[in-house]
Amino acid sequence: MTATQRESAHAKINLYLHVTGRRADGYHLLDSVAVFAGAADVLEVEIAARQGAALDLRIDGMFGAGLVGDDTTNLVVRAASALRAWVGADAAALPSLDAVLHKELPVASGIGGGSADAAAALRTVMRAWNLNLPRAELINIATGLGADVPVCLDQVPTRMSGIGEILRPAPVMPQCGMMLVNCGMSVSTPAIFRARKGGFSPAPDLPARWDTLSDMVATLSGLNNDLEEAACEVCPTIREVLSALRAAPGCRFARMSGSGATCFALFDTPEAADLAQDAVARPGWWVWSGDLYRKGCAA
Ligand SMILES: C[C@](O)(CO)[C@H](O)COP(=O)(O)OP(=O)(O)OC[C@H]1O[C@@H](n2ccc(N)nc2=O)[C@H](O)[C@@H]1O
Ligand SMILES: Nc1ncnc2c1ncn2[C@@H]1O[C@H](COP(=O)(O)OP(=O)(O)OP(=O)(O)O)[C@@H](O)[C@H]1O
Repeated sequence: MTATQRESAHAKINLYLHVTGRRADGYHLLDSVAVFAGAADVLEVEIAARQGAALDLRIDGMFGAGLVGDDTTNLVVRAASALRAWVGADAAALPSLDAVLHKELPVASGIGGGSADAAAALRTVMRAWNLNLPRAELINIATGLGADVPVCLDQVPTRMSGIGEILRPAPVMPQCGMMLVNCGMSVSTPAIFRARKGGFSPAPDLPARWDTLSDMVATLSGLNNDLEEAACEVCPTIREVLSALRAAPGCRFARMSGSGATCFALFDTPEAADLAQDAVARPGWWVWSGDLYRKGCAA
């Protein structure tokens, strides 16, 4: 690897999210279909002329101000550290890396931006250091960084279970457009899991494919995001976002993603989603429209 490596880290959208149980350590067992939107952060990584396997991170972009690059809690830095630990003593001979994160996705917003960054860092750093981790080891390291990191490694529609580490193919996706709206309030994932009331939901049977958006909407209408009610209690503006999306021309379906506050809406086409932007936009709201990220997806 010589030139700058550029990886896009796409927004993860939970089309539904059922909390199916709870582990002894407090983590929740989930069943969800995650898809990826065109909206993305971008991570650039370059090999530096120094050894020691350190990663120096600079951050810019629309949402970069809320994050500090030299913070060892940044998930990009933590991903590189986890790989360095996996290599062990030999890591001292590996080159250090200079990275820039263009942060375009809202932080702590239910679309896994930090998780997508961590997964992008794992992909790029493995290439830079020529590491061939067995898949099970990689999933293990990813899960240690966050429950959403494993699904972000491949960025294809995926059925997630366990706490997020068990990955299977999702139903084949139909053509559609998507809108994402965030009201500008950060929502803490652990706080929403804690605030959740009610029991557990079963994992549904899903078809192998959704040929049309109507097929997909029919399935999704019978399922839930089990974190939506708790998130709306903590951040009532989510209800306003959902109402605005459902009232938008051409909207076929709307729901909150992950632990919130970002909500998504489905449209017949990306163009239909683009056309509805003006009807949804409010001061201070982040609005994105376009297609699903479909790289690597089977037709
Ligand atoms: C809600 C989802 O976005 C759905 O995709 C994810 O499960 C959240 O994944 P994440 O943000 O990567 O979560 P982590 O950083 O691993 O966990 C943050 C906190 O959320 C809670 N948490 C998270 C995932 C999970 N399956 N059960 C949990 O109870 C735990 O309190 C945990 O300490
Ligand atoms: N590179 C990063 N980008 C965003 N957040 C980061 C990053 N590194 C660390 N974090 C921290 O991780 C936390 C979760 O961020 P993230 O944006 O992934 O949340 P989220 O969208 O709610 O994720 P999820 O949908 O997985 O719950 C934030 O509190 C943030 O401070």
